[in-house]
Amino acid sequence: MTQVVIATKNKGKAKDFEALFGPLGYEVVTMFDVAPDMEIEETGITFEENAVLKAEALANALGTIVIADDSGLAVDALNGEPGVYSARYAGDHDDEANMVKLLANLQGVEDGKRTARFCCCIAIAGPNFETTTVFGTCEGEIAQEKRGTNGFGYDPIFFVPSLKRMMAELTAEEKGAISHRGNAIRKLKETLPNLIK
Ligand SMILES: O=P(O)(O)OP(=O)(O)OP(=O)(O)OC[C@H]1O[C@@H](n2cnc3c(O)ncnc32)[C@H](O)[C@@H]1O
Ligand SMILES: [Mg+2]
Repeated sequence: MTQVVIATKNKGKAKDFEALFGPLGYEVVTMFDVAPDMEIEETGITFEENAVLKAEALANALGTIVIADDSGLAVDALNGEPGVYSARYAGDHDDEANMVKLLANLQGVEDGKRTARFCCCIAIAGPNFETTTVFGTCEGEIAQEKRGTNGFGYDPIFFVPSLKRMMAELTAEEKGAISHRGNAIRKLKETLPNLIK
């Protein structure tokens, strides 16, 4: 089995990647396995900048090919917020507090006007290799309240109209089939067919 190294310290994100890469025959390795003490500051102002920054930092440290994902939720009624700052929306990286803040900021916004999308930029970097980025999105609506216990982050308040279920009510495999992360990985396979098989 070949390993794929992901520059992440988010266990939920790592699970998403396991569901996507497992069927392709890859074992997912994260920073918890290869660089637990390394902190990468996300100083970029776009998903792409941060994805590149994370992939290149870990690739340089390890001397191997590394994938990173910078992602977030863009809510139309909030002019695209929380966007790149999704992880830190309520201050600390606290999924629960982030959802509470988002629901509060959307109070009074009626159904039909609560459209949003998850965005994901994946960067792949490594020695003797030009850093490459791909994007994926997933359209949905912010529900009035939380439902479901799967996934991570904003999944319990993200309604997927095509499946009539919350993202947090999907298995990791079901989520991967429609998610921003899954769509980005499918683009990555198309873009670099010799690297990701
Ligand atoms: O940087 P790493 O270590 O990978 O982990 P992170 O959680 O900080 O990841 P990001 O910087 O990319 O921030 C993404 C945030 O956007 C949200 N998010 C991204 N993808 C999501 C998904 O599939 N489901 C729910 N929320 C998601 C969630 O709040 C994440 O913390
Ligand atoms: Mg982060």
